[in-house]
Amino acid sequence: MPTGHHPAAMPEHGRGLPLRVGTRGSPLALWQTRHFLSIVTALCPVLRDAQAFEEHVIATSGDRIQDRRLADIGGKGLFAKEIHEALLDRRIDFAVHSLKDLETEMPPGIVLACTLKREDARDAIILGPGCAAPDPADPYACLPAGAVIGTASVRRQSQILFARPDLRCGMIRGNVQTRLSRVRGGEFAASLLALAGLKRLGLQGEAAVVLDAEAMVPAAGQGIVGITVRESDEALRELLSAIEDREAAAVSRAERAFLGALDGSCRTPIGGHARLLPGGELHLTGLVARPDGSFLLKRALTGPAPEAERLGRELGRSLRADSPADLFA
Ligand SMILES: NCc1[nH]cc(CCC(=O)O)c1CC(=O)O
Repeated sequence: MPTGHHPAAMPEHGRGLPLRVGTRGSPLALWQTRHFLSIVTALCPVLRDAQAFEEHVIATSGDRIQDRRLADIGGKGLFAKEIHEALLDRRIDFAVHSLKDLETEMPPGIVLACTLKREDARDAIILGPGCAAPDPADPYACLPAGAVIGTASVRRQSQILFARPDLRCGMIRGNVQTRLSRVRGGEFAASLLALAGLKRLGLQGEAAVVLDAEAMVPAAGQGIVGITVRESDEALRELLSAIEDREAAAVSRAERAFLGALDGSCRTPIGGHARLLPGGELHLTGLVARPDGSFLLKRALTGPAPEAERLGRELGRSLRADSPADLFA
């Protein structure tokens, strides 16, 4: 991460403080916003003033509608729509997102200005009272036969049902704490959550089993925070480019190009996960499946990191070509 003072990255003269930062109101979103602000102020000490930033909590459609699958209420971008509107209306100056909740195409006038260092991208299993102790040799052995797993994610559902066709999945939404309490209460035998969210909230101890990215391919952008800004705001774009994490930028470009090339709906289970190899090459794993786990196609590609987007598009096209057409209808 860059340190020190970057005069060129200062907000343009005459803009005036505070800078208004838009965020959702969940504990995880607020944590991510404060984390982002701590990175900005480390780079730009003049912004360390308590009055330099103003947090604007914005409720999104995704927050308001808790009783249905996102896929059934319009899918992509539901956690960002109202935040994009606030940016375009100049009610905020930039916004903090979980990258995996951000659609791959930004609306006109908005850019994804930077991505922050990735937290662990893997998914974890949260066990309820009726489960056996975790078995290091088999991540799903702790789940009793026929158990109902709480998840609203078709990506997690398809992969767990592919591995364990005896299980069933039930709808669970709400923020991380709500989901944990529903599993603790025995409403579901277990649930699957992003380890990144648990870690950031200090709840890592709840992760009974961590699934490696090959066994459960994470969502594109999982564990990465992305910052959006108005395209015309050169000064803020410059400031934000100075805090960009290069590795997160490369892997998220690959994962998001992959997702964009597939052009699936929220009903299509899609996983995309990239990492940089020790030699500097980029390794991208992609997955497409049916929600019930009756079809699952997983493929990987390795290539030069500067060609992250091309690799993503190539893998997306290749998986699409070999999947049943109705998955993308
Ligand atoms: N869709 C909700 C959401 N968006 C980002 C995270 C976790 C943090 C991250 O992946 O960056 C979560 C919760 C979850 O999937 O468990």
